[in-house]
Amino acid sequence: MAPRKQTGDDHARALSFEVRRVQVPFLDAASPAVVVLRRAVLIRTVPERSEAGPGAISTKGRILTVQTPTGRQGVIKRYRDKLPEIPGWAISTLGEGDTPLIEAPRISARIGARLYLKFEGMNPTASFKDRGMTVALSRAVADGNTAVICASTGNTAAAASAYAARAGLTCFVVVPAGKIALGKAVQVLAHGAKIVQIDGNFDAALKLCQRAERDLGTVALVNSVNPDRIEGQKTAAFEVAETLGRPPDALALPVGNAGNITAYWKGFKEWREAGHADSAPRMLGFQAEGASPLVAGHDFENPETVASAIRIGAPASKKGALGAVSESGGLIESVTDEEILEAQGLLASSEGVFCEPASAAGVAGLLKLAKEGRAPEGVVVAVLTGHGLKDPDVILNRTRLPEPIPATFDALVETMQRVEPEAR
Ligand SMILES: Cc1ncc(COP(=O)(O)O)c(C=O)c1O
Ligand SMILES: N[C@@H](CCOP(=O)(O)O)C(=O)O
Repeated sequence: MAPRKQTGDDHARALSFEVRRVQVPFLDAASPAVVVLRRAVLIRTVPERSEAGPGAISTKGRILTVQTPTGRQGVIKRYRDKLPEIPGWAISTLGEGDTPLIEAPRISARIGARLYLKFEGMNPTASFKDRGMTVALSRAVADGNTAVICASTGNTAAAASAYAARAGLTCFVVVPAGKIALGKAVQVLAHGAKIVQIDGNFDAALKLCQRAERDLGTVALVNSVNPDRIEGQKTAAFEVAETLGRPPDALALPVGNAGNITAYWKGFKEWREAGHADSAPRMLGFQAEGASPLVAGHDFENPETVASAIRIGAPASKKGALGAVSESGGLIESVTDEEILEAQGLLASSEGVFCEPASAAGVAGLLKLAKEGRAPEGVVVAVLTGHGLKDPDVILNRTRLPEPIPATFDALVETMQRVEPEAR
């Protein structure tokens, strides 16, 4: 029998690419066009089934799948059987999830446990919010919404803006005036969301947005009080358990509005209930001292911390967080701003991982527990929730670039020797 002619799909398979159909709205259904993908793999475009009938190209122009060598297909497709049903045409993804779990040998030595860092700064908008936002925005599209709204200390706003742009929806973000980190504000502006600054804190902004959803009825709220956000964010727990081959003994993370600790615990419980594991980690949540309502047992009217992302005085998912801690035999404690910045510096300088201040609260908490002889044992994961580049001011406030030197070799050597006398 004559050998079958090789197709683009065969080439893709040979290179271990996932073969998926790509729909390109600007191409005619009959076009024999090819799409050039990253790493020079060619895949034919084929019409995808749409509501308009089999073989027709969707006129909605929404289906833009993400193509990568492996994984990174987005959490909705990756964990389809563990997430709420969303029709394919409504999925708005940027290839979120599948973030690295990085071993941290130097901090492990200080803590006395084997520490891994789940670096959520590697998501498309550089924070864990993308996992939940893909589900919330896709659902908003499926439900026929044309606008979304959120309150934010910055990261939710950045993620909502990006996923709304992707989905073609209008996005309103309500933020405390002058209080969100520079990188996050820039993201919102770049994605073209409507930014509303209020003379009030995050908690006031969230109340306003909840009322907007309730009273206006035309705009979907995409904060973590929306259960779709929690569903998406729980996928990080699945990834941790899959990568390690089992759930860790403990998981440390920062706590602000408390959606993420709620989501991780839901994920680990579902993983165990599905029979993939027979254990679940102790959940160790850490709040910034000046914004630690769950530790103090009462809301904070004026929360204050250098970690602007977790400057929250009345966490919406208080019940979920306290449930996670008590059911898992974990704890929720506070760390000072100094401890947070020290942990941020240590992560960047000794492990090479640059996260934003709030993201370092989990590691700050582990270091504090170790100093007090209470560190968890075994395999421990610290979730680094967002990338350090989001908040450049925190670093620039502590250090600055040196004065320029003459552009000569002598000046270079002299400068190097001043820094490191051994340098030649
Ligand atoms: C970078 C970062 N880390 C941690 C948190 C806390 O997450 P959660 O509000 O889900 O507790 C947030 C947002 O609140 C955040 O933006
Ligand atoms: N840190 C958050 C606060 C809002 O949290 P959410 O998860 O309830 O949307 C932010 O980035 O705005």
